[in-house]
Amino acid sequence: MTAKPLLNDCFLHDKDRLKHAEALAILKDRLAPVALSQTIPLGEALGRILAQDITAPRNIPLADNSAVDGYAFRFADHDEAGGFFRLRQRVAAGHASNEMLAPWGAARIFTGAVMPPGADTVAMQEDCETHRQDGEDFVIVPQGLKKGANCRKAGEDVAEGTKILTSGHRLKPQDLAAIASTGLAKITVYRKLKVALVSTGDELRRPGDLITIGDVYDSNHYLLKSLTAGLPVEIEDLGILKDDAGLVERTLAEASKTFDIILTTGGASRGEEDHMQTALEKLGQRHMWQLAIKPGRPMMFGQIGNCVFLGLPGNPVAAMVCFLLYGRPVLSVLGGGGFVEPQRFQAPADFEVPKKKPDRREFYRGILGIDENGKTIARKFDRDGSGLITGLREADGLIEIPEDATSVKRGELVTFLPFSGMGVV
Ligand SMILES: Nc1nc2c(c(=O)[nH]1)N[C@H]1C(S)=C(S)[C@@H](COP(=O)(O)OP(=O)(O)OC[C@H]3O[C@@H](n4cnc5c(N)ncnc54)[C@H](O)[C@@H]3O)O[C@H]1N2
Ligand code: MOO
Repeated sequence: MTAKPLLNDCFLHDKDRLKHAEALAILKDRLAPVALSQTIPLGEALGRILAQDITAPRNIPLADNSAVDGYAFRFADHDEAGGFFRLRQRVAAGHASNEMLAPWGAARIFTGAVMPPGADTVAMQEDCETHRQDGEDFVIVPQGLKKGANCRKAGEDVAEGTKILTSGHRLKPQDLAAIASTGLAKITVYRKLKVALVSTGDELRRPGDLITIGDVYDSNHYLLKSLTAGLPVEIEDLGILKDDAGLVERTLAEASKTFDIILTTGGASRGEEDHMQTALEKLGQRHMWQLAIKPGRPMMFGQIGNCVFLGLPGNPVAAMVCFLLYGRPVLSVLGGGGFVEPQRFQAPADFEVPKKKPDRREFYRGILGIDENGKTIARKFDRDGSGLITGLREADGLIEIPEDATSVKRGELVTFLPFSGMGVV
């Protein structure tokens, strides 16, 4: 009798698993936007992905205007007038003056008001003295101002014809401000992706339900729903799937007809109760599974018809790490936004890892600190278990240790991926 091949993946060497960079390359290669575009009011566009370029149709600001409350004058007059100007006009914001400034004349002006013709410089009111003589008002402007001081030039924010945003850009609050400043009330964006969210496992219960020994509350649903909250997606909760091959297959087949993407957690590994990969192989194509990373080894990506399938591991730490590294860019590409990479910076390690397995990339939960010299340092959450939500909660981001490293020494520079740079707020 020949021995059955071992299913336990611990016997597969990391050398034989797909590397992180290879996994990213597969995702980049196989994915394209699926979302069509729609026109919506600007006020509803936060977080949406632009499906048009935005070009300024006119100068912003439209005209030269004052940056302060004060007095506008012609710079060339200052020395001749000895800083002594006749007050000739009053210009408030929203009430432009067409009247040419008389020689040695000044205009009372307020912040944002258009410079009267002929004026090129503004003195702040706090620096000036006013004076009334023979029924006429004068202002005394001190020396030392440069020509053009306190005057904001037309187009200095954006010149007419400048492209300020490009199709594929995800809109931040300040982008909406910039689009509003061009006068556009409606814009074209990609429609939201339809995402099915599925938790799997006989042991799972929803918060509020009673539990008994062996049960686990479904944290991943809340984790993923929140991680996708700011993204342009419509999440539908398909609930908890029992570990039943037929049920898993039927649910995925049905969901693939209406959703752009099915996002699952759990059942991704090789146990007999892990049905995701068999269902995926039966219904569609698996493009990757089993990565040389920790946590997140059983991460799975494929498609069922035109529906993308992303199978995240069940352990909450692995689910979050895999979502941030792979799920977020996948959603971005499908939604028209291009492949988003995490922000990275280097910081000295305030920890030691005497021995790390080679051939796999590891992602520790990282906590930022400040050393005695005021420099940023990276600390590692001291326990590695993939079920420890505490580590995710305490962390500011992930520390990325490359495949070829076999240890981490204190003081060595390590790569830090802040959660804030991966959309976690
Ligand atoms: N023989 C092997 N065993 C395991 C392997 C392996 O390669 N060979 N991989 C391990 C790794 S690494 C991970 S990660 C886990 C992931 O496996 P699954 O995706 O199949 O996840 P489950 O077995 O369903 O669950 C794992 C763990 O996570 C808990 N869980 C699941 N879903 C949730 C949820 N929604 N909320 C909270 N917690 C959840 C579940 O109860 C289990 O404790 O497999 C290792 N085993
Ligand atoms: O790598 Mo699994 O993803 O650690 O627990």
